[in-house]
Amino acid sequence: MFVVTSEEMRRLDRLTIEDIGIPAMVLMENAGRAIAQEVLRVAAVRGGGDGGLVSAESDGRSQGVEHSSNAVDSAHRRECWLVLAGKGNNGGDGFAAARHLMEAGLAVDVALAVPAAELEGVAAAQAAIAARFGVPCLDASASGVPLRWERYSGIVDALLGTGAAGPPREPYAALIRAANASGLPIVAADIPSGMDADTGAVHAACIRAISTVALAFLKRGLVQHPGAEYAGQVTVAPIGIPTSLARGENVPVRYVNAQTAAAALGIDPHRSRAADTHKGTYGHVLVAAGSASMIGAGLLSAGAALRGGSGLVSWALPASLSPLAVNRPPELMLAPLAESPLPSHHLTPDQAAAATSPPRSRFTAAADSPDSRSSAVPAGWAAVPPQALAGLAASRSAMLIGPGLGRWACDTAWLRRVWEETRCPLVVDADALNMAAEATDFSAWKAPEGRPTILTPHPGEMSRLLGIPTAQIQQDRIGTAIRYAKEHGVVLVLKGACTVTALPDGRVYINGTGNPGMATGGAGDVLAGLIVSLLGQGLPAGEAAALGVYLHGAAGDRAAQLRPGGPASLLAGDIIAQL
Ligand SMILES: NC(=O)C1=CN([C@@H]2O[C@H](COP(=O)(O)OP(=O)(O)OC[C@H]3O[C@@H](n4cnc5c(N)ncnc54)[C@H](OP(=O)(O)O)[C@@H]3O)[C@@H](O)[C@H]2O)[C@H](O)CC1
Ligand SMILES: [K+]
Repeated sequence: MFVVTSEEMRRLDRLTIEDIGIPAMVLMENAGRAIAQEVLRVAAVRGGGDGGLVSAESDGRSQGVEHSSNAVDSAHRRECWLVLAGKGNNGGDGFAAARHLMEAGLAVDVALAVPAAELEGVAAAQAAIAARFGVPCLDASASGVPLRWERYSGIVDALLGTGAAGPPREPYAALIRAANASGLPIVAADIPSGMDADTGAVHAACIRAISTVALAFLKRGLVQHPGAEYAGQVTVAPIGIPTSLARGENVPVRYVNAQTAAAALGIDPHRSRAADTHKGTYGHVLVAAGSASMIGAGLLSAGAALRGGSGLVSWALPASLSPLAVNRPPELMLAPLAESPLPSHHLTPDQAAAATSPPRSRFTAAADSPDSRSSAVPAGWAAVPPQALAGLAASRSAMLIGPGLGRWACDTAWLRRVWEETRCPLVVDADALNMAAEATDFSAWKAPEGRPTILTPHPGEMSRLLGIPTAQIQQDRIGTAIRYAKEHGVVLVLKGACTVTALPDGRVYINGTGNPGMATGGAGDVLAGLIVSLLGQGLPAGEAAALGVYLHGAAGDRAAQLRPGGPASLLAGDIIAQL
């Protein structure tokens, strides 16, 4: 399923009308019908399944202003909807929806935010048709028009769509505030008015819908927070614009959920297996994770890699920490790495000198293991030569580095050698990302030619990588991820609600699975383990990352449903159990 910007939508709209020859009126007619159908669905749910239809005797007309007849009052006691219409084509959709609702037997009023004379083109044509059908149209262009909100059963928001720019002006803003305050269910046409269609940012006045009918394609703002929350339940209505057009125009962003995963990713999300295969078919991955105080991170990521379907999983760990891995699953192999008594044998002389002084730190990160930065005698990861780890990875199908690794003096230089010498596909997560973030020259680090590399930061780690505040990243997650992936030639998985997976070639997958219960320690380790498993099974890096994110969210959703305590009681281990 494609996800478009306003600009892309306008282009597809124009191509459909001008090149394919479907008139704009037809598109708007289809839009209006789809919106009306959603209203009928909402009314049916609220009204206990009768579709919210008024009696056959009713003429379905209403007038939600000060005057009304007894007959109309009785209709109001059933379903009576108010359509808020703006000046543009979003408003035109509203007029078409109002007519279809009246045809279905509901009582309907349209409140128009501009004087009717200001309507143009197809919107004006739809308004004229609605008027001939007898749809009452109230002039709400002056602030303070006394709309009697209590008379209505629900509201259609057709004020602003993809043509909106900046915060809603008056009287739009007042209508939005009053609609929200009414407590009535709101069905939004295309996007909630007041939401930025491209980023999902919301203005002070923004419709809070229970559902949104996205016309033709999802808009980016509908799959980014906070817009996704304001939109409520989103359905995509085909209105005549062919999907192939989006493909032909190389729309880069796709939405991945249970319905769309196979088509969006171009692979079987169930990972069906051919009968004549063996464990060698499914890769041998290396997981470099865990330290004395965070041994669980290693267990979780390696455990997820096993459930992800890898033929073999080896857990690389400093040899002195091996006893801590005694409770690992029996299927998990251990790859103990010898620790060197020489602290800086792997470093250049400059780096070795720096090892005795504290590292530059813009942002703090955990340093609570025996291999911590302050320890005089190196042990744990600090004493493992990076080239030994890279050498071990050479015979593996993919490596994950980072979960629970801890921090130590000169760890950034340590990671740089791992980064530059690891030839197999690489997943970089957690502490390894924080090490990279402290490099002043990270973009100059040279990965072996053609190595697929996946970075999996949460917004805090992304903030450290970019040196900008987390809030700025959250304001445009898709744009941030696209830019980073292109600039650094990596697959970037920006975690969070609606996780964004951006590929260096510009393609993007937005994830539609998962729940807030997954915001729990260790869930990221599970994701990283799952992604490296899929990468090691030979999937292209972008698809491995996006499928991992999708499967991780789907497992989290199943786990949350099974927990008697619901999502809040979810543990990372519960996610592995559902993989
Ligand atoms: N997807 C499709 O192919 C179809 C989409 N349809 C619907 O059309 C809208 C987009 O329609 P458009 O006319 O481009 O835009 P809007 O309806 O959003 O309205 C834009 C006008 O509103 C005014 N405006 C802009 N920003 C603001 C604001 N912040 N506050 C108040 N008013 C604003 C502006 O007019 P001005 O002259 O006042 O500046 C704009 O002209 C799309 O979302 C779908 O719902 C069609 O159904 C056809 C197919
Ligand atoms: K709208």
